[in-house]
Amino acid sequence: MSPVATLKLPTIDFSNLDYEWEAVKSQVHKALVEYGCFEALFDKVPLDIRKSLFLALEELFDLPLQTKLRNVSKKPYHGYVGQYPMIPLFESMGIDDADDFEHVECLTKNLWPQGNPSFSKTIQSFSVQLTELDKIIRKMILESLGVEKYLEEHIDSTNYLLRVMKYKGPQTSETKLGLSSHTDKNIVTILYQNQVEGLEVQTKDGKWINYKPSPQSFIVMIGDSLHAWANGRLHSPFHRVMMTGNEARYSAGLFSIPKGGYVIKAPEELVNDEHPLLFTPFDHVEFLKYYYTEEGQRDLFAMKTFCGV
Ligand SMILES: O=C(O)CCC(=O)C(=O)O
Ligand SMILES: [Fe+2]
Repeated sequence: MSPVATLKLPTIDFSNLDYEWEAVKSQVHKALVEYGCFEALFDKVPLDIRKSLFLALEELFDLPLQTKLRNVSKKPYHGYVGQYPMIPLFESMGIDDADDFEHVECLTKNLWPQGNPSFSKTIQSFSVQLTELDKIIRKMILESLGVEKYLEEHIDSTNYLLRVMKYKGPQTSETKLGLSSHTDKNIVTILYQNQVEGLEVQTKDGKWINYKPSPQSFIVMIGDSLHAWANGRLHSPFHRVMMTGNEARYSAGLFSIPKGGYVIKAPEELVNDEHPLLFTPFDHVEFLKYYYTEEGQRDLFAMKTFCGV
């Protein structure tokens, strides 16, 4: 019997863009059409910031629950999330506009009234560096779809949320659910994590790919909003977190999220007889109102239900 190759996400190296822009762009496009996801080698986030990030996350999640609960947000899933019976290992903190120091400071002061400058600095620097990768990827996507004339509008129509996460080790020999299978609802997600495995990404034909983390790598993933904007040309993959062992998994995700009031509409260049319009134009905030209803939360294809043609 021929050996079955282990499934692996495509790996794309972003360290030489001055010389390799076109080649990297075509790898990005191919990976996003096929998997909606890839592993990015990106060396612009200095190693010391990557290391400080995990120390900052430990310090954050070690705070008493009462303190963490002070991070409330009007937007669902942007504040403290945790203590859910279905996913007891999981907790997360949202930091809106994490690339802006003042915004991060606001949260820091709320959690540590005596101040914690190194926390703010680490979170903000990490986020700023990752917004660069987000912009590079979105530029490559629009160029490869032949719609780069929309780039400025596309970038200006989003904000950045950094969501940081902790998954406790289940402390048993069994594998336990860390985070249920879902597609992201935003534009692009970039994930970074410590050495503890757990992230799984589903292929179009339903197989789960296990991500083996490395300190150099980020995971880039397409969300449903970009899938809709690109009129289905890019895939937005289901993914989940499965936990084993004793060690905690820490991760951070930078999410580019459409601003409220901005209508997401596939450019006319991407709609034709071969590619009929898949989603009617929609406001992301209105979509989230549906997604966060009880019905929406159970709906694996919430975007299709909400505005599918
Ligand atoms: O922790 C991770 O790596 C995945 C988190 C995730 O999928 C999400 O927050 O949407
Ligand atoms: Fe996700």
